[in-house]
Amino acid sequence: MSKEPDRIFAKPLAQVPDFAFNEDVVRVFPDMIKRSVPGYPTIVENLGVLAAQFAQPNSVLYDLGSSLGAVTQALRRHVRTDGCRVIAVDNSAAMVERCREYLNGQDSMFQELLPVEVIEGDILALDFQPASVVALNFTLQFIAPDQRTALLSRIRQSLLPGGALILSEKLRFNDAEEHALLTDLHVAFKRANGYSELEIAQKRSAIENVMKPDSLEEHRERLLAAGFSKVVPWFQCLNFASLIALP
Ligand SMILES: Nc1ncnc2c1ncn2[C@@H]1O[C@H](C[S@+](CC[C@H]([NH3+])C(=O)[O-])CC(=O)[O-])[C@@H](O)[C@H]1O
Ligand SMILES: O=C(O)C(=O)Cc1ccccc1
Repeated sequence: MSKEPDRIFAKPLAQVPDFAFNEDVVRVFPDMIKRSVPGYPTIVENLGVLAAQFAQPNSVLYDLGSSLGAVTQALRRHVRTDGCRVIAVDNSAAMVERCREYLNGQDSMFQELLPVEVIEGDILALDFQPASVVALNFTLQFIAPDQRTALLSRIRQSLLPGGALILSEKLRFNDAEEHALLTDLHVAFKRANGYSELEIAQKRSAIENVMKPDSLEEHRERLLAAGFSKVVPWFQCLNFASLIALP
């Protein structure tokens, strides 16, 4: 993985453009996500462990909004179920190109990995195949809020018995005090990871129009409305959480 440090918001910008998953972001993405998302390495590694429990023979494991394929690589490290294959999907051409290179690297280092296909496309337009594991690792928050239920319903329809959706998201909190506290602690996390006040402020304004977090209660209600039977949070670090949703 690229070791290039994230300095995207280090210099003062006259106008901060909306955040986009372009070439510049792709180059620094592994550093950016590790220093910005508390618990990210733990979530990714354990997503593989969880997936191994839900994988069903001869089914698809989806990594939706795969970025550089960190989740896909974890799925391939942990899942050994017969006849499974991974489909990774992202609509950023720059992400997909680099993701394919990293997966070729994984293939050259390990044998007997699950086959993988990387699709450049919109997950809202995807024709889902019967799936046992669907990972949405910090992707739903970038989907327009009014499209979220329909996407989750289509995922629910494609899930096989015994399978699961694993959904990781930044959270907002209905209680104003809880929201303020966890937001401040997230800022402290970023500061401790070497981001300046300017970087933190400019990144906040870059993502505010493109990334719309929901509360845990909203996630639970929407997942139940989409036809899931059970929602089980398995991880939270500050204002970032991951849920298991069962069909
Ligand atoms: N409609 C869409 N269709 C396809 N992809 C999309 C869409 N909208 C956004 N994306 C893609 O979703 C990804 C979100 S990042 C996921 C991290 C990864 N899962 C990881 O575990 O490393 C989260 C973050 O950066 O906070 C980006 O690569 C977008 O191009
Ligand atoms: O940086 C943040 O404040 C975030 O909420 C997480 C994030 C991580 C990577 C890209 C966009 C948002």
